[in-house]
Amino acid sequence: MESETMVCTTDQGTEEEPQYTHLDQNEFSHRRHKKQQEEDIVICECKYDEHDPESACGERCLNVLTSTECTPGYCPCGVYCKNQRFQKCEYAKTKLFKTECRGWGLIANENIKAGQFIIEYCGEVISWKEAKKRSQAYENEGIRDAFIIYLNASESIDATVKGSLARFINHSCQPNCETRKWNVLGEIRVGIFAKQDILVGTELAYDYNFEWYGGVKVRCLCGAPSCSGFLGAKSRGFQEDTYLWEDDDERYSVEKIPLYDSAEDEPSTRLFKNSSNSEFDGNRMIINVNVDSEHQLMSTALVVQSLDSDPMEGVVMEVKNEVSKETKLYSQDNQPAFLKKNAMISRIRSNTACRNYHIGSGSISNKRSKQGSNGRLKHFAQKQVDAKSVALLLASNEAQEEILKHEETRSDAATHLESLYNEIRPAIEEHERDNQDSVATSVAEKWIEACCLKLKTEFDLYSSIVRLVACTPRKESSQAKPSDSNIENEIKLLPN
Ligand SMILES: C[S@@+](CC[C@H](N)C(=O)[O-])C[C@H]1O[C@@H](n2cnc3c(N)ncnc32)[C@H](O)[C@@H]1O
Repeated sequence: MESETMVCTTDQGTEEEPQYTHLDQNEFSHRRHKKQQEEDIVICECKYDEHDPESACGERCLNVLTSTECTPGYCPCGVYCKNQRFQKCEYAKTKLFKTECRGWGLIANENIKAGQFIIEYCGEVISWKEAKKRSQAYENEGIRDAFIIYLNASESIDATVKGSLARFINHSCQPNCETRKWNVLGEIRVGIFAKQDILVGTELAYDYNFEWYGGVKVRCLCGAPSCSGFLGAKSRGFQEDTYLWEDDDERYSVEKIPLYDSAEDEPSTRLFKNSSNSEFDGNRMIINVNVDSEHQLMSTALVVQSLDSDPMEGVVMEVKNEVSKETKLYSQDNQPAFLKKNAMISRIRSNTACRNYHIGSGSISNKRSKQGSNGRLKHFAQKQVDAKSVALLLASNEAQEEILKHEETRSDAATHLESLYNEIRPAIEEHERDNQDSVATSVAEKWIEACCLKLKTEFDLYSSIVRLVACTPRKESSQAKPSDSNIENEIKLLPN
């Protein structure tokens, strides 16, 4: 995206540079930097040939193909190895500039080639719990642009206070850059790469791929012809909220969407009056930044390898070379927090589905599964048989007991599953939408076991009902107790 396409481009004013501590590499506050074990080092098969510049770990290098940097001292190309770009900080020349309405931005200070590594997104590597805490604190402090990037299921990079220049790169719906994850000496690191040739003086931008979950809607000022209008406009949460849920198919008019314009200090209150308070009830806006990539990471050393499954809306999750995704969270606290400044958390992920971070109270999964916009309940097609009513229809005591026994077992299994859910709720909600792929394996196994058990008990109950209803005499209607009179020989269906 050329800078000319921006609605607001540059302001070459003399405003003071932003305050932050510059980092050239990630800082680890909650754990030690991993030390690569010798058995984890992958040695490529490249051979340096002075007549072929690509020979020393170019595009065909096995490590490059798996987005893994070569380990110094082990690469057969020695000092000629070109696959240590993160380690050697081989950044493109960039320059900080002040945009008119999107705060600071970064421009190319030299021509950059498509695919070129531009800069690493550095910051403090923190646990997701710490990320949650910090995001809340930033929000309370009125820090508007807090950048916490999702690194993997358990860690994030926070560049709010300390970071590299990458923290200043703005979002565009038609980006000229993308983020990719690389395995560097056993640690996953995030880089910004050029998606296309970029001319000197052009603003750098990548698609944050915001995922919206509620609260204020932030107007996107990227100015691209294909701009989706709002940060997160393409996300499921935003679309579900913007369309009426199911009774009809009217769109909310755009006038009803409360706006937050990043050019303004405070969110606009103009439209707030039109919207229901429920939009600001502590829900937060969660923003994903999708990171395009070329190939899937294949190295066994990569933690992101297992996270490459489900596609997310608006993002084609092709198997690509370097894998990453960013998530941003723009949060809005409880009333009257709408008037507060807002914190945004951005997270970078692997090339996987939309495992979004939910920071806030309550279960998004529950909220989202049960109700759409306006708090209306979604009607579920799935029903359960009312086993007790069925049992009462049957003449035989044994048949009744059998059904009631199965029903009890089913109910126990359901209760057990529910209590397990509470145990793993934080991990699930971190990733939203009942996505459990980042839950610890042992917990996931317990969960799967409990799900299977519940399904089995349901199967046993229903098969028993079918068999008994088909083969056992029914009670005469005169035999039915008064309290059974409403049964009227029907199998009742209960809402699930
Ligand atoms: C990762 S920061 C980018 C650097 C930021 N502009 C600064 O001054 O520090 C993200 C923030 O920049 C602003 N921003 C980035 N891209 C934007 C866009 N396309 N439209 C509106 N605001 C944007 C938003 O306020 C967002 O919180």
